[in-house]
Amino acid sequence: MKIKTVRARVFEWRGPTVPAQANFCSNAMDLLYSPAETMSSFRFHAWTVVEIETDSGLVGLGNVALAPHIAKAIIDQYLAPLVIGHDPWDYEYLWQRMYRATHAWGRKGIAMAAISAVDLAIWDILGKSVNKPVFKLLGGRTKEKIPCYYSKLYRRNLSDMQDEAQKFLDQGFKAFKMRFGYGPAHLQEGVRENLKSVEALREVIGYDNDLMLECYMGWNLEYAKRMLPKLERYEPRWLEEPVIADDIDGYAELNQLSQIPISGGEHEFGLYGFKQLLDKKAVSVVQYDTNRVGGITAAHKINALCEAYSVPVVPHAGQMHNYHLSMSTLASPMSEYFPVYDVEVGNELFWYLFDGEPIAEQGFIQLSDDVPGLGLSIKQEYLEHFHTIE
Ligand SMILES: O=C(O)[C@H](O)[C@H](O)[C@@H](O)CO
Ligand SMILES: [Mg+2]
Repeated sequence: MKIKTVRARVFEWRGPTVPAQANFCSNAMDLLYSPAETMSSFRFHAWTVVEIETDSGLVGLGNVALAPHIAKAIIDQYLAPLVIGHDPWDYEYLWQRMYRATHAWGRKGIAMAAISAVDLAIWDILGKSVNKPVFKLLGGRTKEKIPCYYSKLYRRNLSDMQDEAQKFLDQGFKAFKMRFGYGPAHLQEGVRENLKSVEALREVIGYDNDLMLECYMGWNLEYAKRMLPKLERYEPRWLEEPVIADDIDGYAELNQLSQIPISGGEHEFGLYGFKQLLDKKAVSVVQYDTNRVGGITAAHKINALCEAYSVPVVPHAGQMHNYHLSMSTLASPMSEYFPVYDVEVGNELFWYLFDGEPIAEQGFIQLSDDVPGLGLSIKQEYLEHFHTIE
């Protein structure tokens, strides 16, 4: 079997969206405080889908959400010529070919995200070619079903946040991730507001359910050090990405500082990136995303690394590509779950792009033993809402 064509298309959402709100989620732009800018950097309403076709007629599907237009250009100009004509079963060789050929300017960020999309499509082909789901090629089923945590709860009116939590508590979720809306630029008033949202959610979900706290890199080290002792009494399961992804020593310092586990890795790339995080004990929970980190070829290796370091993997994003990785390793106790929702941040777009994404039931995700490959196809229902760039 040989790869015949690689097609990368950008799907830009032109359908209805939920308007941006200030203080919705802290993020790295907050330190340059200007409300219009900070929220504009936080919406991503396009996605690149890669379809790889083989000479045997199989089509594999991959996707990348980070900077999708640039990812497409990298795939078209650099990656496609490196894989066309090759056997997809030589996936490690092909991965190294893409990684090493782009190394001078790639390694991390969008180049690795583009490699991830191609790698995902290759693994989809592998599964389809032997009529097995991808997780069966990685180690198979390690759990009956995957526990998942409800991930939304962006900062807004506290009683709306409470209603949202209650609704999904009633649906059987046992773990919830909320977003802080405030950071250093919002001074002491922002500290109070942040604590209020944690308190409001604990009121609803109690202390027998898990609460995860997301900063999305919107704090700095000094602010995080101030917040950690105040958060301890709320018993968070973890504090996520308190500082920018490059401040690995900052993560390590925070992770030693309190009982609260620090999580990260959503903006880290490749095997070496995670080795560094683990060597420095910078994170107690690893959150790579398979469509950023280097695809399944890289994520599978990182799972093994995390197993050896006894650090749990809870991948970023409740998307199918990550579920296959969580299902196939004991290193991953749980997955993230983005609920089906109107297009807001952009995280929701995959629900409009793909058929086959599993819907959580009673806080669990199930993968079928009988659906080959990754189990996704392009959804027809919403295509008219997308502007497509070939
Ligand atoms: O962990 C997450 O789910 C991410 O950080 C989200 O993708 C981002 O939207 C922040 O809420
Ligand atoms: Mg996150």
